[in-house]
Amino acid sequence: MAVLVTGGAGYIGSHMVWSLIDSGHEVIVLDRLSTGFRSAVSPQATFYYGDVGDRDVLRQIFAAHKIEAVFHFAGLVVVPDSVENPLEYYNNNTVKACILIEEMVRAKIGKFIFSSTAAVYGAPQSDQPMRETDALKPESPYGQSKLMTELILADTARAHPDFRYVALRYFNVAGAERKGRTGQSTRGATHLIKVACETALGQRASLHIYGTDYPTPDGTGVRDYIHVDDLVDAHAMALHYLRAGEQSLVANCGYGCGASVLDVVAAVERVAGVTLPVTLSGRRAGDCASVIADPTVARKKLGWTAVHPGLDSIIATALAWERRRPVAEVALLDGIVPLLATA
Ligand SMILES: NC(=O)c1ccc[n+]([C@@H]2O[C@H](COP(=O)([O-])OP(=O)(O)OC[C@H]3O[C@@H](n4cnc5c(N)ncnc54)[C@H](O)[C@@H]3O)[C@@H](O)[C@H]2O)c1
Ligand SMILES: O=c1ccn([C@@H]2O[C@H](COP(=O)(O)OP(=O)(O)O[C@H]3O[C@H](CO)[C@H](O)[C@H](O)[C@H]3O)[C@@H](O)[C@H]2O)c(=O)[nH]1
Repeated sequence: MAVLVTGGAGYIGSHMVWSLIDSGHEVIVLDRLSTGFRSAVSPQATFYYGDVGDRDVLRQIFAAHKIEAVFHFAGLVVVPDSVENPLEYYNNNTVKACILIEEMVRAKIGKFIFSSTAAVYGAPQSDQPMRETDALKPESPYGQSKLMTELILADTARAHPDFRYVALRYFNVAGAERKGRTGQSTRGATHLIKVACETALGQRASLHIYGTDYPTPDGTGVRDYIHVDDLVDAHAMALHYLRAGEQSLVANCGYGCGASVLDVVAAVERVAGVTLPVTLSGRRAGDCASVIADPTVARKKLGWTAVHPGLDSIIATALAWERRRPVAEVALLDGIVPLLATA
């Protein structure tokens, strides 16, 4: 049996692929390389260049491989971009997810692990941290697009008992694989830790701090940053959970503690040994003041615990990846790593 990883050429998906390969899985990747990189995909995976909303490609993959489970990472991820381009987000994150789910039901593939997000909660209605049972009031089209997919999953699982899923609501994912084989290569990245690391290495002139008047201890936005390796472990545990015959589940993936933008700046300065040039800017569209996870459900139901908590550990791996990324790109140009999509 094989597993399909959509978006396996992207940041988190490429980490998942390596982890699945390490644990002996046959891995199939489907990615249209809109933000991902062919070079990020383990050479041991079978790569399909295509769109997750393309029924012909899905049927071809499901016919060619005996797929046991689908990890669905393919999606658009930038909150402010979703405010500008809502239809693109609803189309890619909701409509195409619906097509994938429909094709899975048709092909009798019954295990689905979904990349959901803390953005489904919106601004906290009560005290932090966020629990899965809290009100769902997304503040951005991005959050709405993911919430709608969660609703589609719940209804599908109700109607088709052989279809079960785990929706993992990621909080802020950062860092790079500790083994150093992959990391975040996103062009024009907007995620704070990546941008801060690029600034520390002189690749950007300055880090903009978006909003200093939030109702948080230091006025800047607070988030629950989680190491990508820990997040990937949660996915592996979700697959075990579904294999054990358990019921569909929605679970937060975060550490349960928050760091402000200024905390991140201080940590990058500490780990990189430089002073970051910063620019104080206004709030960014769609942003919430503070988002922190209650990870109890993931711990109790999946047996998931964090192995790499702490900002410094996250930032050290992110910086290490940023430093070696140009070398990896030169290796690509030399043809050491396959560059072109197979189709
Ligand atoms: N990075 C985070 O902090 C974060 C937080 C919460 C949720 N998520 C979710 O995790 C998933 C992965 O995020 P990421 O940070 O790795 O982003 P990413 O942009 O690095 O990866 C997404 C991958 O999906 C591919 N893709 C996009 N649309 C596609 C389509 N229609 N067909 C085929 N391939 C397609 C892209 O080419 C890319 O390789 C997304 O669904 C995102 O919403 C990410
Ligand atoms: O250059 C930057 C980038 C970000 N920020 C601030 O840093 C915090 C984190 O911003 P990110 O862009 O890193 O991440 P978001 O919180 O906007 O969004 C991320 O986390 C969300 C859940 O909290 C969703 O999961 C989403 O997919 C994912 O991109 C926010 O307060 C933001 O305003 C800055 O000050 N400067």
